Amino acid sequence: MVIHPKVRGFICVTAHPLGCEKNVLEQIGITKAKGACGSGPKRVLVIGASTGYGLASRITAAFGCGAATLGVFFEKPSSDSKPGTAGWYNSAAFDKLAKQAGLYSRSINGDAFSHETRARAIELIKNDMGGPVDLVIYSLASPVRKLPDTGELVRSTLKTIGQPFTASSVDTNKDSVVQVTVEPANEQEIKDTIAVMGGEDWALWIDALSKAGVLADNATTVAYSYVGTEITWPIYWHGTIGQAKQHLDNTAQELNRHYAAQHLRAYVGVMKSVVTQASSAIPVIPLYVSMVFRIMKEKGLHEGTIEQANRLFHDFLYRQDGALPSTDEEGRLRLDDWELREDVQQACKTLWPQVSTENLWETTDYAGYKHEFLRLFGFDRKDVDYNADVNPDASFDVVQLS
Ligand SMILES: NC(=O)c1ccc[n+]([C@@H]2O[C@H](COP(=O)([O-])OP(=O)(O)OC[C@H]3O[C@@H](n4cnc5c(N)ncnc54)[C@H](O)[C@@H]3O)[C@@H](O)[C@H]2O)c1
Repeated sequence: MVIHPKVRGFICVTAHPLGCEKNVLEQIGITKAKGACGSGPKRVLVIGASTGYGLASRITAAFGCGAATLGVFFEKPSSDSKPGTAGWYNSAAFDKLAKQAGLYSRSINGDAFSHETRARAIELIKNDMGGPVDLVIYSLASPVRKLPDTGELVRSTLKTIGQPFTASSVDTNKDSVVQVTVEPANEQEIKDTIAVMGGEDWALWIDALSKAGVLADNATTVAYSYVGTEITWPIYWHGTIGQAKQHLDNTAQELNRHYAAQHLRAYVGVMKSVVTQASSAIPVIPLYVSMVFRIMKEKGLHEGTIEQANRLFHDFLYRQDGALPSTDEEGRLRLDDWELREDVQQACKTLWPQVSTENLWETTDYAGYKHEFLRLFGFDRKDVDYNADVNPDASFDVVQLS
């Protein structure tokens, strides 16, 4: 099959197996160059392990700390007519490369919100992994959740709360700056977004792992969050998704209280803005990312998911000096510290009102944004011949759930 990008709105519906493998190899290279982390985790469960922050965390745990990893994700293999998803190819590549390096790697492709997936993960940890997990990374980004007890489908929305909000955004199909208005959510939409992207499912995972005796004493768990800046607050932190992320903050505190006797450390990791499948779907964010990338690159502060994951492990969770990580007053790990630096944000605020369709490519790193977007799907790499025939079938050691 010859595979080219087919972009539809904010998603690319094709992915390239070789390009995805090279992306994973590149992330492994960056991780190895950082050297080993302090006394890192031994057995790691990553929920949402196939793309974005979850994949970077899995790579860092395995190739930076030598940890055994169990990855959970929801991806599609190829069919006769269609290539698989990027997350499928990333996971196939990770599994192959981890096993080649002598690292334990198992994966589950299924709905992480379901009790069945939790039960299979527990079974694998109990019977196959060789001991309880000492790190659980929660990195799901999903627009929908099937409630595990009732089967009800609940959808999250990206809306404001209270007032409509109009702001500049980029139409990535037309490469033009447009004004978008985001409407306020009703009470049900707020509640549903919290149910999908809040901390309830994270807590269900921790409860199930603990009850099954597969969560180590002194374990750490991190769920990823985003706070962002005043520019994006009306749509993000002060909107429906922000409510869900605040629920995640409360969940971390509850988990710390509830599992104090087992010395669990539950953190919310507030990460920086990066290009992922999830962030491309949020109005305003792609334009903000294009702008902040340019400023952070100019200041030598640029990071992608893999640099953030490495910094999380090296400078926060598993420091060489063995010290506990520094947190903000709410106990969160602030990996967005460089992005929120006063000089970076001041430059953003000055630039933001000036960006237009005419100057988009000059004033921002929109080219970098577009490049990274295509890279998510294994495209736009100089070392891949996209006109060559490639085998779309990447089978690997994965537990396939319905
Ligand atoms: N992208 C950003 O700029 C950014 C910034 C800060 C924090 N975060 C947070 O990081 C977390 C991960 O986001 P991302 O941007 O890496 O997203 P992503 O889209 O790259 O990854 C989402 C992951 O979740 C998995 N997934 C989705 N639904 C699932 C389901 N039902 N069952 C099993 N797996 C499922 C996918 O397979 C994938 O592995 C989110 O909590 C997000 O809010 C993202």
